[in-house]
Amino acid sequence: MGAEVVIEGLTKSFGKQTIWRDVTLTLPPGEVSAMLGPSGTGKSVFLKSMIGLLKPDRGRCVINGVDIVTCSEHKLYEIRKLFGVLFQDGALFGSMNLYDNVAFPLREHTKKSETEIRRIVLEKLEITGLAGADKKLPGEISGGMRKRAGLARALVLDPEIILVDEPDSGLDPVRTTYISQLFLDVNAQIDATFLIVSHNINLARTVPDNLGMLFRKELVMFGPREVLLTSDEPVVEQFLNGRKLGPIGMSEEKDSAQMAREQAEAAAGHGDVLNEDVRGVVPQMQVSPGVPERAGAKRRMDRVMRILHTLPPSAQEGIIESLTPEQQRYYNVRPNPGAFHHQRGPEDTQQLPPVSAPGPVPDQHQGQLPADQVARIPGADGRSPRHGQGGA
Ligand SMILES: Nc1ncnc2c1ncn2[C@@H]1O[C@H](COP(=O)(O)OP(=O)(O)OP(=O)(O)O)[C@@H](O)[C@H]1O
Repeated sequence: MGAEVVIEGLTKSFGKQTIWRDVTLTLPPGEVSAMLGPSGTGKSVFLKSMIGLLKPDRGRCVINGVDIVTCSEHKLYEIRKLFGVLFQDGALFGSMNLYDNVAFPLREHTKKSETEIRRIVLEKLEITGLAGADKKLPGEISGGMRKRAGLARALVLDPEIILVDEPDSGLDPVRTTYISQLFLDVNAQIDATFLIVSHNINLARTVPDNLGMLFRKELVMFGPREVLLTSDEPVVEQFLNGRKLGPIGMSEEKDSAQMAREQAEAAAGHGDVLNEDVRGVVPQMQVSPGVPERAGAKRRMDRVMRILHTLPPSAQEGIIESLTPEQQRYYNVRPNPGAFHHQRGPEDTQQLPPVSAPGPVPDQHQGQLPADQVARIPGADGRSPRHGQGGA
């Protein structure tokens, strides 16, 4: 299973410019999470801080018990081996063919024989749909193939955490869907923890298990996908609908005069052309036929059902409605618009760790759930139902 990443109070500035402050969230092991945010909000800086390429000013980023913000260079070097990183353009060496690009980390960081390296490289090229392209130079292949080659290279050291920076940049929507499918299929095969940084609304709505958003130097929210997809937080709603109307402007922040002007224009019929509200929980992309079920998705479902009572009512409804009837019976929940009924029976008590009684539902789920709720996933007992289409 992939590693858990626990981030607490992380803050990063360049000189006097604060990029983001007090970011607190947990990437659950083996789940796929995505971080959204308008351009320039510091998503790439966040990824670089997670692997220690940039040093945060304060806060913690704990992986396998090591805080990479304060650990020694030696420890950081060891922790970095857990990461596979897919940069926007694949970051391939232009003068090396794909085989040598993918083999590079193995030659640099391991003492494996060329025979063993060949086996691994060809396997990763196969997984990423590049079998037979090993002799090609990066300049001879499409942008989508370059990204897949970058992913193949990110996989060779058996990473526990995979970071992906804007996978859709330079790709058409169809190729973006293909690479997204590849992430889920790879996640199913190696159970690594994924964090994808993107502005792509379609990817955000259909691919990750968990979604977060950075805006105005803060983490607006982080939590199960259903929380952001049903949120009425203005910045989240505006972003997921790609609207002009809302707090996000041409530059990072809008002033109140511009907001008022745009609201008046919208009232006069000069608003966004595409103003259909796409709020709601759409089915999540599933793994390709023949690929094993995602262990991370199964663990996530147990985890989300344990914290269900802490989520906003609209997210609770979205989650329950996306369960199959079999799953609803298993978790002892039933769809009932406007109300939440989670009747925990003795059977549940044996399967799941004790949780506090349902209390007041917070307005926002800000990724600050107690770590024991977010992170401790119950072991598979072999009794869970299979995931249906769109399962939580
Ligand atoms: N090494 C650096 N030194 C100084 N400022 C930097 C450095 N790296 C990034 N920044 C600044 O940090 C801010 C956030 O940049 P970043 O690239 O992380 O944004 P982003 O959210 O990934 O944007 P985009 O979606 O457009 O890629 C920008 O203002 C950028 O100029």
